[in-house]
Amino acid sequence: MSDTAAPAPPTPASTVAFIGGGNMASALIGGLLAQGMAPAQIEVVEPSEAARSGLLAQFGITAQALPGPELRAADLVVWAVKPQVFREAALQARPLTNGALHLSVAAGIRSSSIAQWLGTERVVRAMPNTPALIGRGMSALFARKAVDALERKRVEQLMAPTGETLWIHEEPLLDAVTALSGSGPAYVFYFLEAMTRAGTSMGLSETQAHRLAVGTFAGAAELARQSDDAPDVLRQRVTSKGGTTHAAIESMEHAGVGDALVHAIEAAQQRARELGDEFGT
Ligand SMILES: NC(=O)C1=CN([C@@H]2O[C@H](COP(=O)(O)OP(=O)(O)OC[C@H]3O[C@@H](n4cnc5c(N)ncnc54)[C@H](OP(=O)(O)O)[C@@H]3O)[C@@H](O)[C@H]2O)C=CC1
Ligand SMILES: O=C(O)[C@@H]1CCC=N1
Repeated sequence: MSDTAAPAPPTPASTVAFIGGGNMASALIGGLLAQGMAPAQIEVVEPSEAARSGLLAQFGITAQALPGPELRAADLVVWAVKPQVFREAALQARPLTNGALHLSVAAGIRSSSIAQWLGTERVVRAMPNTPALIGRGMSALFARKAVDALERKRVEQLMAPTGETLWIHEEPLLDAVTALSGSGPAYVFYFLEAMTRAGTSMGLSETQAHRLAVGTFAGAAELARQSDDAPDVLRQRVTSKGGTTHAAIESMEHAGVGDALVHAIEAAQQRARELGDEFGT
């Protein structure tokens, strides 16, 4: 990997193309527009008419139903399609994306498959999560060897408005990232649902329970982020001897909640591997 590129800071892509214009593409597009990119510099291929209308209404972007010659202008192509359709979409767009740097957010699909389908080694994979929509995402990035330092910067720049990024150097770990932080918001929402349900069953209104649960999650997560202490230490500070928290933690330990969560995340990792096997080359 060389750092000998031009001293000037990296410039934004002249045109960025998105293949797939759903949830993840929208999060990234919102960030690019916030960075000052013009809607005319963003091409989107999106077969769903409803999604195309949404992109026009939300961002002023006219998406195309099929890949066309407009893609040739893109020097960065973002692949935001489901793993199941990636291969087909790649083979369709390949003749139009020669020379571009490629960034995939698809779960499981390995960069070797992508490189083979697109006929280029200039492939980066990202695993973002949905808080990217509000600039609070957590993404991991992995680049194939042929991707140079300037191209890595380009990807970092694209991802920057979505939140934090972290490079990893062993691609298989992206499946762990997918299981932990890619799917992770769903685990948090699952806990929020259960906490809200508990609140209403104890007599609080839905609104009160939701507000208390969300405020607690947000505050505790921020405390964990800012604190030098590990989560178990922070937890012990909440847990008075013979008190209420102790009763709750004992109950969760007895029910195997922590172990169940670990197994669940391992199941997600396994599914990411399977997606790579089933839908990769
Ligand atoms: N959602 C999440 O939390 C995360 C998702 N990801 C990854 O991001 C990728 C996209 O997920 P997400 O945005 O949630 O999915 P969405 O379903 O919201 O978006 C994918 C879009 O791609 C469209 N599409 C289907 N076939 C093609 C094609 N051949 N060419 C162009 N577009 C096509 C779909 O249309 P239609 O609906 O008509 O099929 C759909 O609108 C996935 O690979 C997923 O693994 C990664 C991290 C987190
Ligand atoms: O559920 C999925 O497969 C995608 C990948 C990570 C989050 N959503």
